[in-house]
Amino acid sequence: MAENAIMAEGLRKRYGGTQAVDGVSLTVESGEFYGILGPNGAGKTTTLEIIEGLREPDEGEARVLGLPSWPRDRSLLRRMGVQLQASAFFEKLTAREQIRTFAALYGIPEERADAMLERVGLTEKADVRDDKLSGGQAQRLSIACALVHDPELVFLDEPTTGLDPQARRNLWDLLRQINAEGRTVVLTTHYMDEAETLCDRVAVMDHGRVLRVGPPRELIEELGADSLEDVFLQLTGREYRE
Ligand SMILES: Nc1ncnc2c1ncn2[C@@H]1O[C@H](COP(=O)(O)OP(=O)(O)OP(=O)(O)O)[C@@H](O)[C@H]1O
Repeated sequence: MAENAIMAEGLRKRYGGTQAVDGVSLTVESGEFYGILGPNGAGKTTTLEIIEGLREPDEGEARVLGLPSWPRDRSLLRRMGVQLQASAFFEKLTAREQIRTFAALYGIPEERADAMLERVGLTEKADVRDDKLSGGQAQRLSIACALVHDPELVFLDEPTTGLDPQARRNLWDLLRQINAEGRTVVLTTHYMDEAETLCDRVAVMDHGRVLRVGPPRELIEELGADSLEDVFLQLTGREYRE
């Protein structure tokens, strides 16, 4: 049986009067492409942040690559990549400077940073400042920054939100390649077609809870639904929002 990349048990997190995460348990196998789906405010980001070791849960425990997420274990930082939103770039740097800065944080040589820029098809844009990149280019740069230290496990929070269909498809190809290289990929998304084509398994969340987990095709069959979008609607009682 495959070893687990992630194991979360009974996670809870409350912000004031909001129970953002309300007893989440899930496992992600090594090498799996795993999706967390849910409407706005379902608790996806908070769940990811707890697993990534960025937030302490009120209750429960998460283990990543066999180690506890909290308190933060520095040895884990090298082994996982977290895609930051484009707004989290260092200010006023070109694409090349941006990725070289991330690489330097991990002691990775500049040549490898440049090679990663090439890998995501941004060599021609290397001298362009990040705020002058298109949405798709900025997303590719943020993924490249998350991959520059060659992590085993990659977290992507809504990587294709706001992109046009062509840019989304290009990014899907990149994400497939990353996974095909043996990396475990965990992503959150609002797009059901994205989850259906990319993910081995998805967890559907709402109100801080996991409602159902399974391969998209099995969930569709189990619920007698037409599509994952229909599964989502049946489970959450609402349309997904983009
Ligand atoms: N730092 C915070 N302080 C207070 N409330 C928060 C904080 N972060 C999240 N929340 C609240 O917790 C709930 C879950 O938020 P979370 O961002 O985890 O959901 P999400 O599923 O990722 O939503 P979205 O798809 O909109 O990003 C929401 O009601 C949100 O308003």
